[in-house]
Amino acid sequence: MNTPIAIIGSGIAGLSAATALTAAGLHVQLFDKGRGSGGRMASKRSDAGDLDLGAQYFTARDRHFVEAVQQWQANGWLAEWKPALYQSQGGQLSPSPDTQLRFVGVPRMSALTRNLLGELPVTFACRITEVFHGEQHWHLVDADGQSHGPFSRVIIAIPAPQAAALLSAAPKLAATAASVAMDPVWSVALAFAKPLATPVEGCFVQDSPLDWLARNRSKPGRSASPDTWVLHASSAWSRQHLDLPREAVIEQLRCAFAELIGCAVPEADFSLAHRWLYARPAQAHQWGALADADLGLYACGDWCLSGRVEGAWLSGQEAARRLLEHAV
Ligand SMILES: Cc1cc2nc3c(=O)[nH]c(=O)nc-3n(C[C@H](O)[C@H](O)[C@H](O)COP(=O)(O)OP(=O)(O)OC[C@H]3O[C@@H](n4cnc5c(N)ncnc54)[C@H](O)[C@@H]3O)c2cc1C
Ligand SMILES: NC(=O)C1=CC=CN([C@@H]2O[C@H](COP(=O)(O)OP(=O)(O)OC[C@H]3O[C@@H](n4cnc5c(N)ncnc54)[C@H](O)[C@@H]3O)[C@@H](O)[C@H]2O)C1
Repeated sequence: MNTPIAIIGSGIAGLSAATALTAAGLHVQLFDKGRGSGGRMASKRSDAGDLDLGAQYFTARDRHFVEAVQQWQANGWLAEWKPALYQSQGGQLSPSPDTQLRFVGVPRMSALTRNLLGELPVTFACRITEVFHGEQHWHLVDADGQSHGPFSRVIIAIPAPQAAALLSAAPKLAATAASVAMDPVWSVALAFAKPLATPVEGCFVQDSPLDWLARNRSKPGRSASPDTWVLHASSAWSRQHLDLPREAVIEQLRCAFAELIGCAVPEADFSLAHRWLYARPAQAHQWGALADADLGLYACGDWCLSGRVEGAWLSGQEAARRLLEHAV
């Protein structure tokens, strides 16, 4: 087991597996096509400050995840977010407080995955296109045709449709991953130099192109100015408008926001749109992780459990557990 384990994807699932395997004394090597870690928990640096365009917050229900969250909170990587919560139904905005604990990375969502990554070896800007087994070991090929390896095992921790393409060495796992539908989400950020005159800090939305909106400055550790909002379109709207130009997406979602927020919404001083093609699995599963332990090939991610941060972390733990179980 001196030969390292390759982990493709440095989102929360890949990092969960990486930290568990490292804690067990194994060597890992991470690869990510992005320029940084975090995947759908990444935050974008912009002229309006850091923006959480993907995961907005997360909850913790599983006992093991609760323990991990408590540790991360003690490390100062996370804080509780207590927004003034609203809901909008049929165009009616109303307060919707609850007692649910919600957490965010501080000072930005990506702080959690950056801290979990720590000094672990990672190769960024490296899109893996092929995973194959040679005579003895696993090898990876990236989009530039460069080979990486040898590796004793491979964990694929990327969204299901992308994972399916890398799982050809294990056709059953590939077929399972290919059966998972993932829904898209358009995410828009709007920043206003003058704060909007509303008490809303987070809102669950129905009967609108939007399904969620959040006020960035209500999250701990964020700067108060400008007044930046993140809007998420529903998956249905996002699918219907998948190829709409970014400017049109921004304008349509800005109008939907202005209609429901109940105060004057001027032209934004800054705006951007990001399309998440594989934002969330269309339904939850109970797989934990996918494994062909004899081959040494594993797959994990939110799509193996629930389409949430908690599900992704638990899936990474399960992939590591199954690998370790077979390694001893
Ligand atoms: C808009 C949006 C809002 C959300 N809101 C919430 C929320 O409020 N609460 C919540 O709990 N969850 C939320 N989620 C879901 C949550 O973000 C995900 O469940 C979780 O982050 C998934 O983690 P993951 O590690 O499984 O996958 P990802 O985060 O997608 O990580 C996969 C990584 O693999 C990399 N990768 C992909 N293909 C390759 C390849 N071929 N080679 C190399 N690297 C590759 C990617 O760059 C990425 O970094 C939201 C998601 C989105 C998109
Ligand atoms: N937009 C996307 O692409 C998403 C992809 C994946 C998950 N997404 C959202 O994440 C949150 C997290 O879900 P959760 O951890 O179960 O959180 P929750 O706060 O318990 O919300 C779940 C669901 O319940 C409804 N709801 C909860 N609290 C309230 C409230 N006070 N008032 C009204 N409605 C409430 C609401 O429908 C929540 O969605 C979750 O939002 C996923 O949609 C986004």
